[in-house]
Amino acid sequence: MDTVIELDRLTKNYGRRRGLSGLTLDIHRGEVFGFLGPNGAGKSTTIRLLLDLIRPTEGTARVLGLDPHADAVRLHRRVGYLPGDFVVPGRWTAGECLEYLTSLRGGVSRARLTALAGRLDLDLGARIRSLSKGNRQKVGIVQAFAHEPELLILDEPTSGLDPLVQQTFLRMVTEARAAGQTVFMSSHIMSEVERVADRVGIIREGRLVTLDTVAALREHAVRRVRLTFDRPVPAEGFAHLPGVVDASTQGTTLHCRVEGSPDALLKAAARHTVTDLLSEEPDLEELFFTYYEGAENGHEAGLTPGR
Ligand SMILES: Nc1ncnc2c1ncn2[C@@H]1O[C@H](COP(=O)(O)OP(=O)(O)OP(=O)(O)O)[C@@H](O)[C@H]1O
Repeated sequence: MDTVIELDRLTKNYGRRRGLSGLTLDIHRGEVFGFLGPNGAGKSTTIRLLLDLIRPTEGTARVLGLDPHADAVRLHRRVGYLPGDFVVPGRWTAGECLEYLTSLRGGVSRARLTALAGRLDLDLGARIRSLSKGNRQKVGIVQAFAHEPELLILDEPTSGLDPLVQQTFLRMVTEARAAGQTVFMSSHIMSEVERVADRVGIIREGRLVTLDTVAALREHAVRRVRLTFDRPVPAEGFAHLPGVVDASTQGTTLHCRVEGSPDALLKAAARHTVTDLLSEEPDLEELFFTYYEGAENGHEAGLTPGR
């Protein structure tokens, strides 16, 4: 498998403050990788290290087979980067700004810029200083995507975007993957990442706490299930089944949560007459919060090996 980003025990300390601790991670060509974590977890630190905007205290990073420090110019030409704090001069129009930024990477056609701006509903004639935060973010997105880079590194790309534009952005990410581009995007919102990402890494306090495919995370996530029977059933018959948590009954209805396979629950339910069944989508957000809570309770969540 072709590795586009290769991190080996990458570490960054800011004086005595820890930014990132021993991150080892491979990102494969053509995947969308969602890098999730709460505020201050180390997402931006990682991204800045990838592009040599800051230097590691220890460990190494290789991006597109290049050393981010020694090959910075070559690397930046091949990457589309959206910084978390995208800032451009306020007196420029969005169009002038985009022409300048894309010219640094060899330039793109005006038609390409117009098409991307149109998709995101961005007025290229508007001065940057007159734009809202969300509209400025669109400028950042256009400049990252414009030259169809083989690798997109996007730091909190949906920050400030309204829900409709968020949808458009997520479609752009899916299209980029279909075109063979690799996307590394950070976020603190699981629901948006799970819709586009192949794999997700969750980082907390500078450490990677889980790394897995979205499909596998979904398999292990908790889903709420409601089963209705033709007559009341005892909750005890379900409470101790593998994967079943918080089983309770209300009249003829059983409510519970299921972690992983619902097989044991279904087999137990089949001993009765089932009149209705509701199984909600597994809630990855809930899974994400267990890692957040892990931080608050001061214990480590288990690291699932990547695949
Ligand atoms: N220049 C700096 N000097 C000192 N400490 C820093 C610096 N940059 C980041 N840090 C610290 O490093 C840790 C990781 O910060 P980082 O910005 O990488 O987190 P993040 O996951 O991107 O958070 P957010 O979602 O808030 O942007 C934080 O504790 C932060 O305070």
